[in-house]
Amino acid sequence: MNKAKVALIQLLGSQANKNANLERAQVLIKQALLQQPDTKLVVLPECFNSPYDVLKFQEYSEVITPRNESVTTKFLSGIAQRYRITLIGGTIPEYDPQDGKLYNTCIVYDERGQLIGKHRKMHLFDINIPNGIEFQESKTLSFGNAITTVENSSSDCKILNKFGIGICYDMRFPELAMINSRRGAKLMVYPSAFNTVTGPLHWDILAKSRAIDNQIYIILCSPARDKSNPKNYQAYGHSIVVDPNGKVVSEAGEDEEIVFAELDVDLIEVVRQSIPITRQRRFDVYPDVSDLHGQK
Ligand SMILES: O=C(O)CCC(=O)C(=O)O
Repeated sequence: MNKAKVALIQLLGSQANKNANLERAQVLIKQALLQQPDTKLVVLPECFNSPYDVLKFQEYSEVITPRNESVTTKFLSGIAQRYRITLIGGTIPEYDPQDGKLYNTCIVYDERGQLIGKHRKMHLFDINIPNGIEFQESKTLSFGNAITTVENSSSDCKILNKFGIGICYDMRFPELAMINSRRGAKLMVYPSAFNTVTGPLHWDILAKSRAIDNQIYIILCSPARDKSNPKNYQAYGHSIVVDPNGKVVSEAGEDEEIVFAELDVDLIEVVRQSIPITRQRRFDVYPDVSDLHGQK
């Protein structure tokens, strides 16, 4: 199939009770599939099962194994299998017993409930904007060291057969989307949780930039704004789907909401034929960074 329906679950997760976060995610995923039964891809936001708080990541962390033994991995695998969807499971705090470190990790399941991708946030959100926001993820988290391109043979939607994953701050580093698209991915998905300072400044511009740079689809999925708990981390919301022309296909507001969109793999070719930047690069003058370090 050349078209794929997607649903972005902008849920008010990130609360203290992990089971309640999972239950809420399940309710909204069910609702999405009732509303649009032919949905093929469902995306959850960053830190959907835990508070977005560097001091809480250890407590909520889980060990991720291919057999999906932990609470959240079992939950995600079960949902993907039951509803026969590709599921991008937002992010969860991951504990790796091999190195004793914590990571902010996105796990991806295919329609059979098999774990087909795992991306550890590569660029940690360490910023300090005077009178704006200060956040230091690296206080407790470690950096992921791999670019993640997910191969997904179980989907009959071409655009879902290969896609790239980044997490939130990762979207500010154009190399990730570029390397993924040179590997043949036609879609980048970023589970995210921007804030109310940098969200209005950069969120949609970054999504459009990554889409236009590479002529691919971009999906950013955020938690909802937690208006009743002003002391909690306030996510920007505005989960968004941008097409290869840089046009917004669909966008949420700030509250809990499901964003639906249809991705059309043929549009990528149309855009690439019309504005042929993919054939006009000057690798005789500057190097193709996607070709360095065996990244292709
Ligand atoms: O890049 C930004 O402005 C926000 C990033 C962020 O919130 C994150 O990486 O979790």
